Amino acid sequence: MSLVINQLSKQIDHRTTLNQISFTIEPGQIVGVVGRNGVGKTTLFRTINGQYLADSGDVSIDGQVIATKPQLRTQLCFIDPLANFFKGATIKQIQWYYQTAYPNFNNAKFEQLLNRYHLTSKQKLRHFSKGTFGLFTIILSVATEAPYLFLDEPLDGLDVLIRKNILGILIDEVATGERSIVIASHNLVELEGVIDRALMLKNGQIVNDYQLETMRSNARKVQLVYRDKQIPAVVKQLGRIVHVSGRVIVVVFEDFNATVQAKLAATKPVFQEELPLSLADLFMANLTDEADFELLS
Ligand SMILES: Nc1ncnc2c1ncn2[C@@H]1O[C@H](COP(=O)(O)OP(=O)(O)OP(=O)(O)O)[C@@H](O)[C@H]1O
Repeated sequence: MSLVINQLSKQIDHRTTLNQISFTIEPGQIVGVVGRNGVGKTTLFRTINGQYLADSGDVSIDGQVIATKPQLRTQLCFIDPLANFFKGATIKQIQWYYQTAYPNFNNAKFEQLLNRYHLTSKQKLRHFSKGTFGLFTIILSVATEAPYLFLDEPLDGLDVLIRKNILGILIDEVATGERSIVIASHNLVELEGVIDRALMLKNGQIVNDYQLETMRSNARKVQLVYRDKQIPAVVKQLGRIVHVSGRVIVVVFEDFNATVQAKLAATKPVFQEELPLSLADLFMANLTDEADFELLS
């Protein structure tokens, strides 16, 4: 069962925010939708989930277009963090509402997670801190048992402990291979160790679709030391220099194959060592536009 976003377009205030966006989400994936502030991540989620009407294009599950089969909406869950209409409600009232909307709502899971994080059914959302609200949103989303969850900046501004709790819940949820989670974020680094795939949103389009496992297996981060301070031209051509300190340089090679290794050996470094590669390193090697570096901060 896959979710297909097909040529989705949306104008807001006569500005094209989404321009014929297409991608497919397979079960068991955690996918990051990454882009700078204001690029249209929330608009994309709202349009996929039906809060905004698409100007053109459609969203389908297993070939069935959701707009023509409203019952398919229960396969998707997006709790808009800016929607304030539940703020005066108690957890119990929200549970009742979601049970009605989602036929497979899992009360046992919902209550077990509430207990685990010391939340009680009489609490009102408006009394929650930002972090508790974030955690509650995740608990509610996973309890819907919708196969496709959309989370908008779920980790933004949260402390380390709450982040860890949220990530633990999300990773458990995809472990069965049946659910998929799509996370919007303006910060790639906070998605380290979480996402399997990253879609980069820019100028209304998905400009890159990265499979991180493939990227990781092809890329290498290498520390090199040369006799003099001159960096060989071939190193600059083949890799992206991420750090220079005296005669020590650190380079990320996006596609580190035998040819690259041979060309590197020919530069005769006095020292060469492979370093652990982070998500930020991978993207440093790929983000060609200086303006995109904000995504790593
Ligand atoms: N309901 C609306 N009314 C007017 N403008 C809107 C509305 N929704 C989105 N926009 C505009 O569309 C553009 C994309 O906004 P959106 O919130 O989708 O971006 P984003 O990538 O989620 O940003 P952020 O990372 O800051 O949350 C922005 O210019 C925003 O001002």
